[in-house]
Amino acid sequence: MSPTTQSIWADLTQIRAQAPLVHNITNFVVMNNTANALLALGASPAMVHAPEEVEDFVSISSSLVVNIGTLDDHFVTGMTLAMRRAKELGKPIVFDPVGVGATAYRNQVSQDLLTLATPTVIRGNASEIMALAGLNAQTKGVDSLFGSDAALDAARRLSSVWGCVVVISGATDYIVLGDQVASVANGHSLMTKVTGMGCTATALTGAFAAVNTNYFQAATHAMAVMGIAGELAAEKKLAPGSLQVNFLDALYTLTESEIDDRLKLTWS
Ligand SMILES: Nc1ncnc2c1ncn2[C@@H]1O[C@H](COP(=O)(O)OP(=O)(O)O)[C@@H](O)[C@H]1O
Ligand SMILES: Cc1ncsc1CCOP(=O)(O)O
Ligand SMILES: [Mg+2]
Repeated sequence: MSPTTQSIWADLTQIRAQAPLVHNITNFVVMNNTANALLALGASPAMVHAPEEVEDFVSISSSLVVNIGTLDDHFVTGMTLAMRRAKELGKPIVFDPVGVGATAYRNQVSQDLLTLATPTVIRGNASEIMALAGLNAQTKGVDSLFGSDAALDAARRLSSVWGCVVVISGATDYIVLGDQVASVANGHSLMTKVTGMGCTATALTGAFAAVNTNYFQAATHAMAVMGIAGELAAEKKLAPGSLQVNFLDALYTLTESEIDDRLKLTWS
């Protein structure tokens, strides 16, 4: 079934009603941003990465978000245990390969994690998706050097190798599963001037995957809400500091008619 305003709204209503617990193992830069975004959306975030407790935490959570932004071996141990337990329990895993392609360590850890427990959804920018697919893509640290269109073939390849949903973010977000592709052309370029917007898209995907087992739809819904809230925030004031705050307010107050008026979604 194709994603629509109605299906986005149905998921958002469920998130607001159920406040699913989203377990995040994420980077130090964005912990606060993504926890606040999940709360504003209506979910219940927890940032938990100690190897001693991640397995217990996965078992009480509705989904797991794994983000390699500020990687070290302690994080990797926690990610490994958490992803393995999530797989055993059949809980959705959303993976953000921040900065993959920049270093051999990030490349190796990403491949190890994918092999250990294939995520339900992978979300990255174009450089990250191309690097993860094994292309020798250039990357500029955590930012992309390519537009999202450039990574479409890589996303198709990743999706077919791992059998999961792959999201490429950018001016247009692409959501790929096998030969299905949705595109969301919402958002605002100012969003690239606030750290953690991609990580936030990944975290929101964790909330949507917690309430919708059609993960292609769930990921598409998350990217649409992300882009529309970004547009609404940018219209209040065109400056990064304000955008960060206004984005949270837009998520919290988002209505069905705002979605309907703004949604730029195609699906094939
Ligand atoms: N040039 C752009 N124009 C409009 N929206 C954008 C643009 N770049 C990013 N966005 C928005 O910001 C979100 C985060 O994407 P992105 O910046 O690609 O992530 P990352 O921070 O991981 O590189 C996207 O899903 C989209 O909503
Ligand atoms: C700046 C930075 N450095 C390591 S992780 C991180 C945050 C990256 O966040 P995003 O990929 O969402 O821009
Ligand atoms: Mg990123």
